[in-house]
Amino acid sequence: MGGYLDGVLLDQVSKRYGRGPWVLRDLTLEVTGTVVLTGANGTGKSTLLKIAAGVLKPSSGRVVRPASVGYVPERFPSDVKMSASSYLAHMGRVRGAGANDVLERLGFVGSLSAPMSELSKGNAQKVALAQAFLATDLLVFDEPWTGLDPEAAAELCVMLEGRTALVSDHEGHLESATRVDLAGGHVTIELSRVVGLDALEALEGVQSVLSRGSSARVVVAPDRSDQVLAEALRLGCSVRSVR
Ligand SMILES: Nc1ncnc2c1ncn2[C@@H]1O[C@H](COP(=O)(O)OP(=O)(O)OP(=O)(O)O)[C@@H](O)[C@H]1O
Repeated sequence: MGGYLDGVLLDQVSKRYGRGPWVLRDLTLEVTGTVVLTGANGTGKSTLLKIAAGVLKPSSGRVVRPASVGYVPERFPSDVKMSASSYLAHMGRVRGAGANDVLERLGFVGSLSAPMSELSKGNAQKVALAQAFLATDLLVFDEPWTGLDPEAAAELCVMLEGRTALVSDHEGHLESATRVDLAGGHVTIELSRVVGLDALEALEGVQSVLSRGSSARVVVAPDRSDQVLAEALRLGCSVRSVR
């Protein structure tokens, strides 16, 4: 279980709502650094982010996350009567952190003392971000650029640099981050007698590598699975299954 204190590990996570169709199926993903989630509407990005943040339980599978997780939901509740200053002071106490400069950096110009339900969409989003940035280990952001003006949007990109974060991003704000495309699906390759773990991790199309002893589970984009398999064999690994 160790080794994920700063990031999050989703291990064979599946999710369906009630008896509905499977939204996520056997998804394994390890987040260290910044990972951007992409995929068409309805492919399960928000569902995955809620599971990573711990606000939704998976139907099956395992999630290992650090203690301090900051979450920005797709829609910040619009009916909150509390003022932004009271809310952020409360969240600061919960987090054991002092006031932060996020609102200022994002150019918040709304009223700190009025009910948050009266804030503009963009200013409410800045409050949502301010509470989430109080977290120290992992950031889970669902379309965090929603409603932000261009200056704030650019500043948010800077603020995410060097953080461990799982972020959905329709508009391509974080061009250099690792991308995981939910619509594209994935292929899971189980290996034994694993050698050259670093070389496998570095291969194009590899989304995550979960190693246990001399075995490893490698999750790969479907269009790169043949190349990854060939490289694993070339390195001397044994392939136990591909699915
Ligand atoms: N609370 C819920 N109850 C039932 N079905 C749900 C619920 N939340 C999401 N779904 C279904 O799960 C699927 C994935 O939804 P989700 O919101 O995770 O997708 P998304 O990729 O974030 O979509 P978008 O890009 O439109 O925000 C959809 O078919 C949706 O209807």
